[in-house]
Amino acid sequence: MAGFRENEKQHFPLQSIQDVVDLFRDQLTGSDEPNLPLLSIVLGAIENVLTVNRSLPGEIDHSKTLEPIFPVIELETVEALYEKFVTHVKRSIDLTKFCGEVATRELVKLVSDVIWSSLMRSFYKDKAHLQSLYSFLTGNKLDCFGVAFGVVAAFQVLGYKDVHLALSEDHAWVTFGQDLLETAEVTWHGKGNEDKRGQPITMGVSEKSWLYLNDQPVLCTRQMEVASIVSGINPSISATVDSLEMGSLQQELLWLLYDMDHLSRYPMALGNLGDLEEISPTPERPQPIDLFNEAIQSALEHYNNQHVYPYTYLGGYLYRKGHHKKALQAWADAADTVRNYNYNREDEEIYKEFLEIANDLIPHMMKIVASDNAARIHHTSLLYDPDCYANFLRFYDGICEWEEGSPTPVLHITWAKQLVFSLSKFDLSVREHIEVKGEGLEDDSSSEEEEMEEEVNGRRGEEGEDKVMDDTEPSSSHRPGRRGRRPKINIEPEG
Ligand SMILES: CC1(C)CN=C(N2CCN(c3ncnc4sc(C(F)(F)C(F)(F)F)cc34)CC2)S1
Repeated sequence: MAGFRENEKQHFPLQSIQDVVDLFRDQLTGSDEPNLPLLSIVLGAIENVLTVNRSLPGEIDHSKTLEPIFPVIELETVEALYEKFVTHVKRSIDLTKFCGEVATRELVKLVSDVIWSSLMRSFYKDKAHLQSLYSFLTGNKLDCFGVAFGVVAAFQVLGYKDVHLALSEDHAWVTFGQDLLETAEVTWHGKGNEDKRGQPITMGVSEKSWLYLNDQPVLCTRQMEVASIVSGINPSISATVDSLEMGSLQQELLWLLYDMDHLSRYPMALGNLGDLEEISPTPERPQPIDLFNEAIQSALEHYNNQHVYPYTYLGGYLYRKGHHKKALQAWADAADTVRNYNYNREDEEIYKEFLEIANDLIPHMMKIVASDNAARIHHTSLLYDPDCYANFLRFYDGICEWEEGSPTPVLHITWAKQLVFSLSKFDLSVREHIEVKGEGLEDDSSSEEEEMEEEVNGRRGEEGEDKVMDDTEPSSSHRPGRRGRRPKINIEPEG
């Protein structure tokens, strides 16, 4: 059984971050493809020592001795796991029935079944450190990303060059076939959703759905698949403690991939790197703000600006730094992106993101600026700034349009309460400086008003005079937004 190539073996044993970076650089340089199973096993083995089996009883408390505890990763360990993966894949797939150069849907489903059927019957799917082939080979556990990556790694072992990882902001699947035009589900998503493994991602499903990014997913090359496992490194030892060694390994590997231009079409990896640079800045490297803006530029240039996370990475960073006005602008830009989508039950992750921004971060920010008396007296705070008011309204307008036409409601009473709380903090003067322009509609707008009249009366009829929407669940009588065209509102400060 062909084990590792000579140029792979020479790096072992791995005893430092630099050794791992050298192995990855070697793997990413030259004409050969990077060995996906090898690299995933290496990262998983290191992560296991530095985060999972960290606090063994009786172990020296290295935080006291400040002595680094980078593990020694022996070639034998990694090679044995690699052979196990290769043997398992090759034994389970009889390729004589698949003679084509490229994969077929039947083969993709078969390989997905091989990974799937090897998983432990039941385990906590959301646990940390289940993303690597090390976890798969030593514990038969994988998270949903790990299954998709495992399928792609298995196809590399089988000699296929056309099967690649496709990534949205909360789901992963594969592309395959002659021009990478075929797609297939290979893993599950979320809780309580039947897996759709083997099925293509069709326009019917992916159109206006955030989970599939309106058909603008990140389509990985082999090098970007390496970037996805580096980005997927999880340095957390516990809810409050991170492994510094694991974090700096991730940071160094992301800079290696950045320098080799393998992150330019991967906004989330650029965002991850920005977060790591905020925690511990690397001298002579771009600032976090630059990386977040590169992620936004990447989404604008390559993904028709359909990605939301680049704006929430930036907004979160600006908020943490106290740049409240710019944070509001980034969040309004995020809402401008989500307005293209219809919210459905599998989009919970982005719902939670906007829920936290609207009902936690913005109200907290309003409290801080409202208590800043100096800024109040000099009218310099955002509460007097029409730009901020315009961005605030744009943020909420984006969320309202997101809800319109959606099968699942977004807003409920908490949203309304927090909106009123935040809105009331703005000074009355800001309203004199903004212009809410409705663009004319092609169809006869008077019917639009009549329809609006009906709708409002209709609702009142249904829910009683001005009844507050019920507190617990989004109101059941809530009907998806009007299907008719809506006035395009440009909210711009005057002048
Ligand atoms: C602004 C934020 C709330 C901060 N972290 C965010 N992350 C952390 C990193 N992250 C990611 N970072 C790199 N690559 C990927 S691929 C992926 C996924 F497609 F959803 C998968 F594979 F199903 F898990 C997720 C994800 C997901 C989004 S968004």
